[in-house]
Amino acid sequence: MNAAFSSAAVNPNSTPTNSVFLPHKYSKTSARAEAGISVPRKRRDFSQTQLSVHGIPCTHLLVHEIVQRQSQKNNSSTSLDACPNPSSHPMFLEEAYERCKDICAENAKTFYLGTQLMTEERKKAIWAIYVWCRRTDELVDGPNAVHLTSAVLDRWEERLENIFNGRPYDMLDATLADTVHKFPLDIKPFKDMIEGMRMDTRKNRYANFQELYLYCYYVAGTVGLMSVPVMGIAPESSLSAQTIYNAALYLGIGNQLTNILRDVGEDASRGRVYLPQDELEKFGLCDKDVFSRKVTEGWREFMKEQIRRARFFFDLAEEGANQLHKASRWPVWSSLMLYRMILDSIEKNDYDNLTKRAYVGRTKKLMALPVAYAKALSSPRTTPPWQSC
Ligand SMILES: CC(C)=CCC/C(C)=C/CC/C(C)=C/CC/C(C)=C/[C@@H]1[C@@H](COP(=O)(O)OP(=O)(O)O)[C@]1(C)CC/C=C(\C)CC/C=C(\C)CCC=C(C)C
Ligand SMILES: [Mn+2]
Repeated sequence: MNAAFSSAAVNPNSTPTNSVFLPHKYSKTSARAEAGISVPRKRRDFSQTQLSVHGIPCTHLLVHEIVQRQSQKNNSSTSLDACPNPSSHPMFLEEAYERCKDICAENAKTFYLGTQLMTEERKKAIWAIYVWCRRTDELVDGPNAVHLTSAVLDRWEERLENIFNGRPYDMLDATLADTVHKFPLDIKPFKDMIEGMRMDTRKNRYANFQELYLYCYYVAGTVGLMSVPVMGIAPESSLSAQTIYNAALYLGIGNQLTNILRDVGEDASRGRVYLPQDELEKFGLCDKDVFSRKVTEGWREFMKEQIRRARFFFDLAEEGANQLHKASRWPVWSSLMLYRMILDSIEKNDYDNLTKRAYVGRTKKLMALPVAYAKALSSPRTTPPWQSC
């Protein structure tokens, strides 16, 4: 845990120069309190508002640093023609990207469908990132996870560095090497995801939401940070890049919190409880209640709070979705809406996520797609939310 905290991107001891933005619209006391999140009430300066959980500044994520490094890359004079990617034999790369496409299509149908409206270069890049994330997760959760040692993760990190230095190890790594060559991606979110996997191997209880949030940032918030440089920010957007990156990060957090709530029963059978221990206690619950799989009134009330918090993060993410490049908005809205529907499904199961797995049927999923599309059509806000009310 301490090693995890020492990461430069998530360092609670660093000066919170970045401030995680919370739109005024969401600063209603009830919503914040229910989500266990507080924001200084009188501050209206968007850039000064800091998110905190239970009074503790919860994200000292130096998203700011990542944004800066990525925009520097964006503005750099290196042109693709002037500096061809050394690992890129066109035929070889085409085949490798095809493989990424198949992996994405097989394992993440919604993400895959969402990429269909994106430009050729962007969709290939998202598939490459998807595959790298999936492979990273497989190290901890896949069939060979029993053989996982810290050396394996160290080696995976070394391979990542080689990818960023243009020296990929295999054909799938080559697609990511090509992607980081074409888009202004920073290595930090990728390294942080590996750190999240390390955390998962060392830790199976989370004392409070702050600890859980950190885990969610590592394994999912990072995906948002990796995706924005590929998806692109709308040229007409008037929000700061950092605000948009924060929204992307919140989508990852909301997704992961939802994953966790859906999988409570399944995780319990592996001896894992990804729920804040202090909040369980507040509802008179403990690990034993999770393992006994009895859905009591206390459990239902506890779950209501957890669901409310996940929805809160989706609401925050919504602010950023239409700030992305037009062609990238639909996949983001689709994933946001479909994940939200998992929360609805937990409610429909009367909060039984101990013996049942929340499921969203195919028809419901299909019906959400045109709605997501319509949402993606609206123009990005030109005035920040706190000025429009
Ligand atoms: C401004 C704004 C709102 C921008 C949007 C930015 C954006 C595209 C954010 C995407 C966020 C996202 C999809 C996060 C994924 C979170 C996730 C599901 C993480 C999973 C971690 C581990 O969980 P666990 O082990 O509990 O779960 P499993 O049982 O194993 O499923 C992950 C598995 C980590 C690995 C993540 C992936 C494999 C997904 C990577 C996805 C992409 C790169 C595609 C994102 C793009 C689209 C089209 C939405
Ligand atoms: Mn996993």
